[in-house]
Formats: sequence, C-alpha cells, structure tokens
Amino acid sequence: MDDPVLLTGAGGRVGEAILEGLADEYEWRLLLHSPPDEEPDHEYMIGDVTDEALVRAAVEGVGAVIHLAGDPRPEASWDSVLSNNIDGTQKMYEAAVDEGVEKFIYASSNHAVGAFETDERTPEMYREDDDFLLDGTELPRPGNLYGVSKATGEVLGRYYHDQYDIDVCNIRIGNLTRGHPPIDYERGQAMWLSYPDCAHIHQRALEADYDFEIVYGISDNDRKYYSIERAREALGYDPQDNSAHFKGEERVEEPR
Ligand SMILES: NC(=O)C1=CN([C@@H]2O[C@H](COP(=O)(O)OP(=O)(O)OC[C@H]3O[C@@H](n4cnc5c(N)ncnc54)[C@H](O)[C@@H]3O)[C@@H](O)[C@H]2O)C=CC1
Ligand SMILES: O=C1O[C@H](COP(=O)(O)O)[C@@H](O)[C@H](O)[C@H]1O
Repeated sequence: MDDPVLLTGAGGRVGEAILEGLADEYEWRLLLHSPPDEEPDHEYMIGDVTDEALVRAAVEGVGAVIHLAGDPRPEASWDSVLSNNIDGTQKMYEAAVDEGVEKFIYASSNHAVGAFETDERTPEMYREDDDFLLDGTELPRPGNLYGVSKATGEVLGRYYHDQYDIDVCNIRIGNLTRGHPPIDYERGQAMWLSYPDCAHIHQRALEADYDFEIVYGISDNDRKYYSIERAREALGYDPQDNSAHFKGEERVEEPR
C-alpha cells in the first residue's frame, strides 16, 4: 500500500498494537477521539466518526482505512453501539467509497459469534481435547448488543463491497493482550491475539489481494475454536505466537 492509511480509533489498544509494529511501514493518518497527551509521530485529526464532514476530510487521499473506532465493551448499551459502532461505521464506508478508497479493514469481534459458546459446549470448547471450530463461513451469532453491532459492521461491508466494489476485510479479533495471554481465563487463552500478531494480520490485510473476507484474528494457539486457515489462505497471515508457550506471564517457549 503506497497511499496513506487512515487508522481510526488509533488511540486505543488495537491501534497501539498496530502502530507499535507498523509505524514505519506506512504513511499513517490517525483519527483520534480526543486530543492526545503527547504529540503523535504521525499526521492526525481529532473528532468523532459520526461526524460526516470530519470523516470525509479524514479519508481524503487515503488508499486504505483500518476502522477500529467504536465502543469495544461487550456490555455496551444499544444507544452507544448504535451511534459509535453502527452509524460510525456506515459513515466511514460512505465516505470511503465516495473517495474511491481501495481497501477497508474492519475490526470485527469474537462477540459477533459469541452465542456459539452455549452452556452445552462450554467450558469444554476452550480446551485442547475439544474439536469445535468456527471458520468464518458460519452466520453471525452474537451474544450481546455489542456483538450485534460488530456483525452489522460486517454486513455493511458486504453491502459496500457488492454495490461499490471496495475491497473489505473483516477481522474478527479475539482477545488482544500485551506481552502474555490472559491469566486464569481459558476462553481468552484460546482466542489470544498477541500484539505482534495483531500488527502482522493488519499488515497482511493491507497488502493482500482479496474482494470480501471474514477472518479470525487470533494467534496460533494450540487450542483454538476459531480457524485461522482463511486468514492464512486469503491474507498470507503467519502468526508467530501461541498462548500455550506461556506459563502465566512467563514465556516458556520462544515464538516460531
Ligand atoms: N481489544 C480487543 O481485544 C478487541 C477489540 N475489538 C475491536 O477493535 C476496535 C478497537 O478496540 P480497542 O482498541 O480494544 O478499544 P479502545 O477503547 O482501546 O479503542 C477504541 C478507540 O476508539 C475511540 N472511539 C470510540 N468511539 C468513537 C467515535 N464515535 N469516534 C471516534 N473515535 C471513537 C475511543 O476513544 C478509543 O480511542 C473496536 O472496534 C473493538 O470492537 C474487537 C475484538 C477484540
Ligand atoms: O470484542 C472484544 O473482545 C475482547 C474479548 O472478549 P472478552 O469478553 O473475553 O473480554 C474484549 O476484551 C474487548 O474489549 C472487546 O472489544
């Protein structure tokens, strides 16, 4: 990607992981919700993704959008996800297609399919001897309104791809934590996404050729109930981390 890349929600955790890994790889334009404490090393704008004039200015001249901005809380209210996640994503898409942006990479979530984790399947499905696997071809099955908003973002992508031909990659992100997998949380360990793998999957989404994709964004954990095969095939994703390589906070095996 030679053109500038717009990163919305750049001040958050996923934005931090992406910028830590890829700061020097692209010409970034950051969209921040509020003024930063420290001056960013990249061009930036401040505002809300529901502000149409702002998002139109933000997409000007960019080749790709990584859209992270939104309310990330699984317990978020309908009012919040309707505005921040659904309306904000629709406004971003509308501005992106009008500008002729080539690629739109959307931060979807494990919560878009959270209701597959039924009482009958859990906690066994989080463990190594269970073989339950979702591959991204299943219909969304959210377990909360936040998940509904993330699934809606995927459907908005389907619409804008089919009607306007923008390339769309929905990354159903698992559980991003810095340094080591979540502790005492089997579910989080099975869907762990390390910071380096998070940067890498977004780089692959910026570089690969595709039309419309839904992939899971997790590390290569020994136990996973999300397949990463589609991410490997469509994007060339090659994760290095594995939650099984950790005992608590300590790494006991090196990444590949
Ligand atoms: N952190 C994780 O493990 C996962 C994150 N995600 C998704 O990734 C995206 C980023 O999540 P995090 O970085 O964890 O959240 P975060 O809360 O750390 O970052 C989100 C950023 O978006 C900004 N924002 C929120 N509403 C906005 C609006 N209306 N206009 C402009 N900016 C707005 C916030 O101020 C914040 O800086 C979210 O869309 C979330 O749903 C999905 C699955 C897992
Ligand atoms: O979509 C998200 O998922 C992660 C993992 O979910 P959790 O229910 O195991 O916490 C969550 O941490 C993150 O905030 C959210 O945006």
